[in-house]
Amino acid sequence: MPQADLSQFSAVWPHALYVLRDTLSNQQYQMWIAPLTVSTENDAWVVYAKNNFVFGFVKSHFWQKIEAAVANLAPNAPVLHLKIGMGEQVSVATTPLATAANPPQAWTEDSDAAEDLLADDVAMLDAEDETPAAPVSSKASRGVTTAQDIIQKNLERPRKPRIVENSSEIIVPSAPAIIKSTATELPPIDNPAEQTRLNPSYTFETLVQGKGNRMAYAGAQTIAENPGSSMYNPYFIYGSTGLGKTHLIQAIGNRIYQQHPRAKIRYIHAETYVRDIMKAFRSSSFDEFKRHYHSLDLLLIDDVQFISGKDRTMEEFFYLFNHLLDEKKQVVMTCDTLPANIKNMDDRLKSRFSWGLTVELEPPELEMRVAILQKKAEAAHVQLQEKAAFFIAQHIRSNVRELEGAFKRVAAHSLFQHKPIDIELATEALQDILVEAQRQITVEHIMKTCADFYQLKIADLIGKKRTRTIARPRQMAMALAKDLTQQSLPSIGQVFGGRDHTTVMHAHKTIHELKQTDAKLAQDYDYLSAMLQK
Ligand SMILES: Nc1ncnc2c1ncn2[C@@H]1O[C@H](COP(=O)(O)OP(=O)(O)OP(=O)(O)O)[C@@H](O)[C@H]1O
Repeated sequence: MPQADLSQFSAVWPHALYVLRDTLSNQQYQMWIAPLTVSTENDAWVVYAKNNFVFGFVKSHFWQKIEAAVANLAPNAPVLHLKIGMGEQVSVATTPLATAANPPQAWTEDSDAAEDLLADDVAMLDAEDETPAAPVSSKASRGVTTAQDIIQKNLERPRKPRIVENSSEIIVPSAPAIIKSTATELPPIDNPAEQTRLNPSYTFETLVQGKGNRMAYAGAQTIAENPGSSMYNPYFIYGSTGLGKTHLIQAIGNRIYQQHPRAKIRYIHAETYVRDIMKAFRSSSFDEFKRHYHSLDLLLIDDVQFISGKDRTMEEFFYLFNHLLDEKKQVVMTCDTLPANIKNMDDRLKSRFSWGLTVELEPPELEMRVAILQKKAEAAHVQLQEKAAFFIAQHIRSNVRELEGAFKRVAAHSLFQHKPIDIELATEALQDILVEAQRQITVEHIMKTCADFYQLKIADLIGKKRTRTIARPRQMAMALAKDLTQQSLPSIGQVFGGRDHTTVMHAHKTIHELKQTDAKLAQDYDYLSAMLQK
């Protein structure tokens, strides 16, 4: 194992992360530890949590382990503090490290440690329930499973196999049915794509994580690791079009297939399921159809709202659903809305859909859209400048499918022209989309956003006062109106209290010149511009 100079916190932290990742469950690590940032303040080493909620949770659940990990790696380290704030984001080390002190093996080997932590999580979550400021509490009131629920449900998770010291015995407490039925020595099934109907490229590895899908992603990974566990069954993912629902449920299928190659897995779109039932009836092969579905270990059904209003299909699906759950086989569904809101769906089904874990996929935020573009560029071996990625992500905001479409267009231009993707090339390739996107931003909306930001009234922006505190925000709003809308200078001037077009032109020039020298103003411009294009 490599030796390293561990006198700097930034050198120690990647290895502390390595140890913590080994110790905690993947979900705990991803949710609480990986987002922490670090820095040094005077002589102290500081770990930052991004807000009060994360601070409290990390402090009460993981801090001792973090301190132990750092102390083991760097016995002479200065005092370690946990604070709220933002430091440097450091990636986990790729290899283990040999240090003077031994790594904290006592707890890395203890597979019960994670279970204890989960019990702690629940105690903590009970307390959180009473805290009105808990960030996800609003969803709970809508009957949607929250972050807390996910963690709480972890308690029910079947325990991981544990190797007993000095023995070859492997204890698998309460292994779910899907694992029992597939833990065989038989070779993998032939032609898995044909049998499972899974798209092999829809994996967790190709799915970018962000705020919009963090909960759904964590839930999906948990299920992929512990299929059939009653607390997560069924897993119901809902959200609007193009947000990655299909990708996510197929990622579950692909991961389970990798780990249990003999598992009987079937991905199906609900429309195809309806058609297949009809076909089976017509060709008198319904028994065979039913036998096949009832023998599945994992059913992934996409856009389940499509079965609503189709009485025979709903009835058949009701029996299938009950059977699979009784047998502890995993059912995963996607939908465009919450179970309770599916129109013309059998009430018994609606209530059953909410039995397990229900999570929402939300539209990706700016940073996630940028990360998706960068991932697509990497996969396509296309050079994408960071500024161009931000530029595209700022303009394509609705969903990932459209973002992907925009990227394909830009990538094609880049290939034909043998040029890397910069803002100029992206503007050229996406001309019509950009015009459409800009059309949606109005001068009035810009005024309102700027007035709120600078804590002024719209009347101040329209009025005649020329004091600096009003004149500069007015110029900022005019510059943004010119940059983000298709309005002509005279019509922008008109909205700003009937000003001349030369005033708008001057405001635009002033702001863009000031941006070069005034960092605060440049930051305000970028922030407002991003806010308006969100
Ligand atoms: N987080 C993500 N990272 C990478 N690619 C993503 C992500 N989310 C979605 N995609 C991609 O966007 C495209 C659309 O996603 P998908 O088909 O899964 O959406 P959907 O929510 O099922 O849409 P619909 O409801 O219309 O069926 C896919 O090519 C998918 O791979």
